[in-house]
Amino acid sequence: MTGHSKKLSAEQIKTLRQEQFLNVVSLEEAKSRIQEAFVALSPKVSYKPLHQVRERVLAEDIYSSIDVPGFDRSRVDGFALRVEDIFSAHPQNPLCLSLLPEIITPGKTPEYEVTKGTATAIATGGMIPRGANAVVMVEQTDLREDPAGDPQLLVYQSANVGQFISSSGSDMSNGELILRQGQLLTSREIGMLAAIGLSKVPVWEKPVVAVFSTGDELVAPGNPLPPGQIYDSNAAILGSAAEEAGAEVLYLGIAVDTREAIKEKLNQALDKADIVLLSGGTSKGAGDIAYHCVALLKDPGIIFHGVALKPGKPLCVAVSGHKLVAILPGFPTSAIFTFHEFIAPLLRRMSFRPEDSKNEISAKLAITQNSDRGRTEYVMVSLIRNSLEDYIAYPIAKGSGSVTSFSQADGFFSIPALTEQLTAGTEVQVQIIGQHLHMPDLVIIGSHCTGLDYLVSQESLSGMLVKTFSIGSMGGVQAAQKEECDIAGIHLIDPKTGQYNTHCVTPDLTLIKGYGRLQGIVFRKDATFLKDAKTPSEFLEVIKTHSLLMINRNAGSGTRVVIDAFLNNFKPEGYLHTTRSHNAVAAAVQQKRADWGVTIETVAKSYGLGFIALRPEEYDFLIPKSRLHRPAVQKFLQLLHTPTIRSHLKAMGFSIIE
Ligand SMILES: Nc1nc2c(c(=O)[nH]1)N[C@H]1C(S)=C(S)[C@@H](COP(=O)(O)OP(=O)(O)OC[C@H]3O[C@@H](n4cnc5c(N)ncnc54)[C@H](O)[C@@H]3O)O[C@H]1N2
Ligand code: MOO
Repeated sequence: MTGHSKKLSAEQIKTLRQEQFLNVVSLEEAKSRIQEAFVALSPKVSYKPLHQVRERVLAEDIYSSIDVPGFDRSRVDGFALRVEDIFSAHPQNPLCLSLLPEIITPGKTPEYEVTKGTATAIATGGMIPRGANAVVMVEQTDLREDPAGDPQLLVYQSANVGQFISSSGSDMSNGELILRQGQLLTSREIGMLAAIGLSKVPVWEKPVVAVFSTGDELVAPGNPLPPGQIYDSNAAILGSAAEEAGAEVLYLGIAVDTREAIKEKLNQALDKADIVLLSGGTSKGAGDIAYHCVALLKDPGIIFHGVALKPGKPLCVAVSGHKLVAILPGFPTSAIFTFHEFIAPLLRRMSFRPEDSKNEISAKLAITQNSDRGRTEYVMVSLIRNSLEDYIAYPIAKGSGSVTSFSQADGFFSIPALTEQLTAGTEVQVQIIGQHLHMPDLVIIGSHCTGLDYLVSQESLSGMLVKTFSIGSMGGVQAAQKEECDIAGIHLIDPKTGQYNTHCVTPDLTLIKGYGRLQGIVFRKDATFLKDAKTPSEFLEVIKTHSLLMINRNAGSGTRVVIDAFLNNFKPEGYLHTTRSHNAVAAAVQQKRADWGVTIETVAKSYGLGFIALRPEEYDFLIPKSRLHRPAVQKFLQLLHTPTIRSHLKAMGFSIIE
């Protein structure tokens, strides 16, 4: 990386000069401009075959043009007769009727009228013959022959008029309104439409949405992933979300970052779709070409570019004739958040689906949250309940670049543009994402561990909904003290006694022993200088002499305590660069972004890294006594002590204290 011989070209320097967002609009202004454009996007009615209308919205009221059933019919297998002929029938006094010479099966028109003293055999669904006013079940009758050999019916029970007869039009009658326009068609409604004989159904045409992603770094899922590339997750999430909002989606793949490629896809999309959604390349930086291509659209072209909100600032929306084009930010959370704020309501209106209900709840902020001045910030949160049943909102601090911060959030709250900080404990209004809030059976807060991940997957298999927050051991201890979690996974050494975790126990908290794991230094096996060091102190010498770059862990994590003890006040290069998980440390070293770091042995192995043990440590579970009795906690403890699970943990490289 040193001694650069290459220089940036004049062209590269030109693209580096970033254009600024000149006219950033407010959220309300952006929405109202889209609303105006919506008028141009007029929905159409089409008549679709019955088997193609599920999940579509009915465009007209539907009246029945026939009676259903269209004739009086029998609800049972038995005999059609006149109640007046069997008034006094009972088991000790069966009455005798003569049988008419036909059997009425469904689809057959009766030939004989039922007159005084007669009856006709009839099957379920058969048409009631003229003259009959009831049906008796075959079980209440018997057959015998009269002296002349003709069949006679013995009836053992009297009947009421209309017994076992479905009368014509009793289900749906001619002229009756059976379904209203706007109805979302499911199998139930489709059954009704079939029953009145409709083969073509008037439904609203689904708005057609074309989706594509832009970026040289993108690879479609299913293909190998070269270094520095990422999988295209935006197209899948945006396409599925558009389908959920009622659209028909055309997936157009990935366009590389050239004007030609993006223009070609854009034209293809405009040709076939009502709405075009592309993502990436909108923030006006080097390589952000999508915006330049959309800027060429006319009639009227871009209606805004830049909204004062986070995530989502670079959102760009254009209208071209009757089509709408939106460039959503490349960051997955920004893309899906802006989709839900701006595009989903539009699609729902265009496909006549109900608005998403605005389900809000009050929650207390778990940790202090800082915010940039100048734009409204939406913070994704995961919700839990403390022992007082108050909702507690834990911000998902993974940023807009993550896929999971939106996908795993229960909801979000907003921080006004002029507020720079909300302190822990502040009451916030959380808007719930989706229709329902699913509260977990088990909440685990604390230090990240792959052994814990395995235990959680086993708990989930048993049908429990588990939420985990990896915020470090100290965060776990605090959450357990505040009774905001069921279990805190911790590995904290008491500097006074050298013992693990026992100093965190209070009268309200119980400590359950977990397993042992080995913390150590990781490095690439082929790294010059490092590969010959065999002990921590030899390793420290090498770091000092060759100024090798480290990757550190976040303050508050148990691993950071181990690192600081190892370094003993020495601050090597990279000390300020922290990351939040064992895997992130291993990945940084493997990818040569750092030369060494500290992580657990199991992770070092899975990344194929060299490892020098620093210290065995104990990873245990701190549990508020008030929560110990909960079924999900009991289940967790049972799993922890199950022999097969313990063997699996051992095979993963953890030591089990028997
Ligand atoms: N100097 C500035 N830099 C940035 C600004 C700014 O105002 N000044 N805005 C930031 C904000 S806010 C956002 S949001 C991002 C969005 O930028 P773009 O829309 O131009 O997106 P890209 O640069 O193309 O990509 C950003 C990021 O997302 C990844 N990405 C892109 N497409 C996909 C996809 N289909 N699936 C998964 N991930 C995707 C891409 O690799 C980048 O990591 O800009 C900030 N920068
Ligand atoms: O607005 Mo960007 O969308 O902050 O992440």
